[in-house]
Amino acid sequence: MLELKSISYSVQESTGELGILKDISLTIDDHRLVVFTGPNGGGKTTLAKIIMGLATPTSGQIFWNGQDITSLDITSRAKLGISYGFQQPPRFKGLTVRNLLTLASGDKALSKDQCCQYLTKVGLCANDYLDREVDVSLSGGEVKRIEIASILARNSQLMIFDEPEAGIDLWSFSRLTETFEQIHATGGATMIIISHQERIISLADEVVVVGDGTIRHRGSAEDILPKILADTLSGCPVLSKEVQAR
Ligand SMILES: Nc1ncnc2c1ncn2[C@@H]1O[C@H](COP(=O)(O)OP(=O)(O)OP(=O)(O)O)[C@@H](O)[C@H]1O
Repeated sequence: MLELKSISYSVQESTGELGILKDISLTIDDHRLVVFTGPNGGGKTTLAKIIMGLATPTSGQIFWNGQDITSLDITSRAKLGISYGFQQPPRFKGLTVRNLLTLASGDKALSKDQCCQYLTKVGLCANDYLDREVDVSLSGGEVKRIEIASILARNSQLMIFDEPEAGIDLWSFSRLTETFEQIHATGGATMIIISHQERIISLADEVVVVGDGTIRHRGSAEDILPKILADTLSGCPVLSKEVQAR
């Protein structure tokens, strides 16, 4: 179980302190699929980075399976079974896709078949990619899918995906959503997926709308989708009037 207790995060700007996350408390039970969504700049990625240990909260505590992990670094959290897929994944010159999957799985003897299984889950063919380097020669969508495959290979207890849909074509996106559904249906990892995609939001047990550094709404996809729409319209008076006039 993941517990966030009164998490705040602020940065020092020339004009003073800027609050990015404001007193966020949230509990996520095991095997749940939770989607963080909300407006750009609302604080979703910052919250995910705080869970992974890539950013340190200004105040508040994070508990993972009852253990206070607030002061643990990213490596220690990875060892405890937490993994994170970046919105814009890093590239690793000199490292092949097979090397990356082998490292991620922790199994030095990871077979081609196993690599193929992970790559298929993200819509890639092992024959085309296993010996490619994870460098700038890969497209944005390819590197994104390879990173997601490496998270699947890690087989973590908590998987955090930051906008997995970004830059991914429709066919691969469809394969990816099936993969998330499968992991969820088989009681696999707890998943936090940051997404703006209705299809992914609809898979969630719980949707958390993060806006302006706070949790604006929480609930089922059914309950939350109309609220998102209302929020969107209220931000644009012209559009609201037009819609009301229909
Ligand atoms: N180190 C920092 N210094 C200044 N501002 C920051 C810093 N880190 C984050 N921010 C700001 O905090 C806000 C939240 O950023 P964050 O990336 O968490 O948003 P997000 O909800 O993930 O957005 P998006 O949907 O666009 O990915 C943004 O306005 C961002 O510019």
